Amino acid sequence: MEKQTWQLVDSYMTERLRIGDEGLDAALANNRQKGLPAIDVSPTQGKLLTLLARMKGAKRILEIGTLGGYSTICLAQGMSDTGKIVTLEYEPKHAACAKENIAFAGYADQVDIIIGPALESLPILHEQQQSFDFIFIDADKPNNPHYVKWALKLASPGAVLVADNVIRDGEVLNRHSTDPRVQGIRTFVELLEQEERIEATAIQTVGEKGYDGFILGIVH
Ligand SMILES: C[S@@+](CC[C@H](N)C(=O)[O-])C[C@H]1O[C@@H](n2cnc3c(N)ncnc32)[C@H](O)[C@@H]1O
Ligand SMILES: [Mg+2]
Repeated sequence: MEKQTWQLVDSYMTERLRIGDEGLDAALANNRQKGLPAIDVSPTQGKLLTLLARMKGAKRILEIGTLGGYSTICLAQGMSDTGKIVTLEYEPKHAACAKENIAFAGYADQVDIIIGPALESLPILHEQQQSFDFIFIDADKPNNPHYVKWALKLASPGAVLVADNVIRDGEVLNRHSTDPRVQGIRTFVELLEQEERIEATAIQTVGEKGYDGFILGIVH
């Protein structure tokens, strides 16, 4: 199939801006080889995560939805040298692949992968009084309303919040959608509307992964 202009532009910018490196390329190759779905963030979006983590000076990052660790590595590249990431993943096969990729990229000592449903892991992090200055939500979208509630409990003041895949080809507008992912995002956005502690925006994107977008916010 012929590539869309925005896919070609993504490739052009990825190349010209020198986005990606050996660790990230190897992660994608290993993911494909092990049959993981190609639903990682794109290289340009991943670089945005790196830059946001660096701008924040992030020291403790929580990621919900690891897959093969592509976005985890992007976040690790932006966090402070002594920073730590806790990343939550339901599928043991994904977590095992992520473990390999994260080690190859050089971040084994700075990343903890917790295997299991995120809604079981998040209360444990809270019981342990862990807190995070950067939270990236990118797992099962129907649970986003729960994830934002946990994010509020686990965020340190001024924490950055990023939630991926909130536009879904514009389906987010469809109040009658029968897709539970769309309804999860709609409820999530309604919670943000009511939640004064979160100051947020939504950025629509086109690129390698089509038409989608993300929410970017700060937890006050
Ligand atoms: C979109 S992928 C994550 C992509 C990754 N953040 C990246 O950009 O490289 C979503 C991941 O969330 C995991 N997942 C789905 N439901 C989950 C749950 N309830 N708890 C934890 N992880 C879950 C899936 O197995 C999948 O690996
Ligand atoms: Mg995503």
